[in-house]
Amino acid sequence: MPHMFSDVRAFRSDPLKFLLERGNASPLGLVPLHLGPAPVLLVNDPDLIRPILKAPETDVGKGRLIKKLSPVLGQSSLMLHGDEHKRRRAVLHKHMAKGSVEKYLPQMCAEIRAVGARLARLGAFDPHRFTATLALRTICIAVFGAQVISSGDEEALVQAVGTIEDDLADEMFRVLPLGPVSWYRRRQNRICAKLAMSTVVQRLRSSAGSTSALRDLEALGLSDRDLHDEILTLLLAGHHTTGSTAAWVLYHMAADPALMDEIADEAADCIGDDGELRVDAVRRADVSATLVKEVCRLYPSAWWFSREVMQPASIGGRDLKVGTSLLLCPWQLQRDPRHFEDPDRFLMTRRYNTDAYIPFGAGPRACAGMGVAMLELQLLALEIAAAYRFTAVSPNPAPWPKASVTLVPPPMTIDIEVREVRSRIPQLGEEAARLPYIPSASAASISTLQSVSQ
Ligand code: HEM
Repeated sequence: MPHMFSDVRAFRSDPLKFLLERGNASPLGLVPLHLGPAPVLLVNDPDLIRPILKAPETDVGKGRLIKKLSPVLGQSSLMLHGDEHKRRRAVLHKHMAKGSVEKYLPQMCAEIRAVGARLARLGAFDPHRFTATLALRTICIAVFGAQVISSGDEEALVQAVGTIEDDLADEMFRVLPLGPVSWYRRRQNRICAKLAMSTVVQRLRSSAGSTSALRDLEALGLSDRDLHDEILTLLLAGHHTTGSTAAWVLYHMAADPALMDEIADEAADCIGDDGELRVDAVRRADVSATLVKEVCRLYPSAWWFSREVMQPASIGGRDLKVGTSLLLCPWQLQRDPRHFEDPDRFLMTRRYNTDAYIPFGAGPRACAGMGVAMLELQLLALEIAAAYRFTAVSPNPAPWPKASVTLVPPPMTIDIEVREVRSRIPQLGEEAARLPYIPSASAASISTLQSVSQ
């Protein structure tokens, strides 16, 4: 009979390996994990996912874990429930759902091109060093409107969000309470970081677009504090999640040059007469969309999340006590051979219409920023493949991710060179074949030209 802590050592030494092995080796259902006095069950049966995630929050709620985060995140849509949660979600949905966020496509592309220019100048780069900041800037576009954050404010935000993320990571995995000195130091750091972030947000507020998400959040009558907590939550929820996934997107293009060429062709087909990607064509761009879906399957950056039983319930044939934690682990489900054949292989021919595929969760608490993230990742693939070629990648084969709050890519290096103009790009004559492909005459493109010619 295993004792209540018998899985702690294996879990702590390699949680990804532990959850994968335990979930894949157990019959489908609720798998008991012995991680402490409170009962924890890993949900490895896709048929139980939706009943759990769609249950009323009074029966199965976010529970203890989310309460741990409230000193950091305050009263934001991640923490709230009931009518106030619905009001906030409605605003986020209006601005961040797939169809709505497309209005920012030109700005998102310009941000990506600016990153591409920097990478080309370096010649070789570690993707995660650039993609996390790109994700932060994209969220600013989605929240404040088309305006671009200054580099000084960006740096301040990156530092502040980084401090709070470290704090959150420690809070989530902490078993024993902090000592008084560490607790005090932690609190002071957090206060400073939140203050720095509030200063930047206040500045961005004064110039945010009149139809931006920020204006609609203001119209809900939130206090400054609640509004800033809401924005901090969006920055935290979307920063390393999208940033890590974006690094894997670049990695898999680098590991498969034929795929990258195919996406370059797809990008050429999506470009309008003005040299910009066209929204309607991007919606039909299957290769880049499939790349993003497959990367989200192999490396679901929110690799686990949980629920807690709030009322005695019967789920999966078991009677569950109040306080039981249900662990939902996209990392395990999406690498279980019962749901995906040859699950560790990167394959572009899969189908994702199964309840075992939940990189963005499901039900009323599914990711509010999925539209932003999916569009950003697809545009990243299209814009970068259109303008550049990756000539080498290491390590290869793909390394094992590191388990933190998100699934962090380990250090990797990609060599990059400018791609020559491809024949399918409209309006460019023969003589253009000697030039790198520049998608549009925006400031970012000009900086691409300048940097590659230096
Ligand atoms: C690849 C990138 C992303 C992944 C994999 C991801 C994944 C997830 C998952 C699995 C959840 C549900 C957690 C649960 O049910 O407990 C979630 C919730 C959430 N995500 Fe994301 N996310 C990503 C990007 C973003 C972005 C870009 C934003 C904001 C701009 C965002 C904002 C949120 C918010 C606000 C919630 C809470 C929703 C609620 O409780 O109503 N996420 N995310």
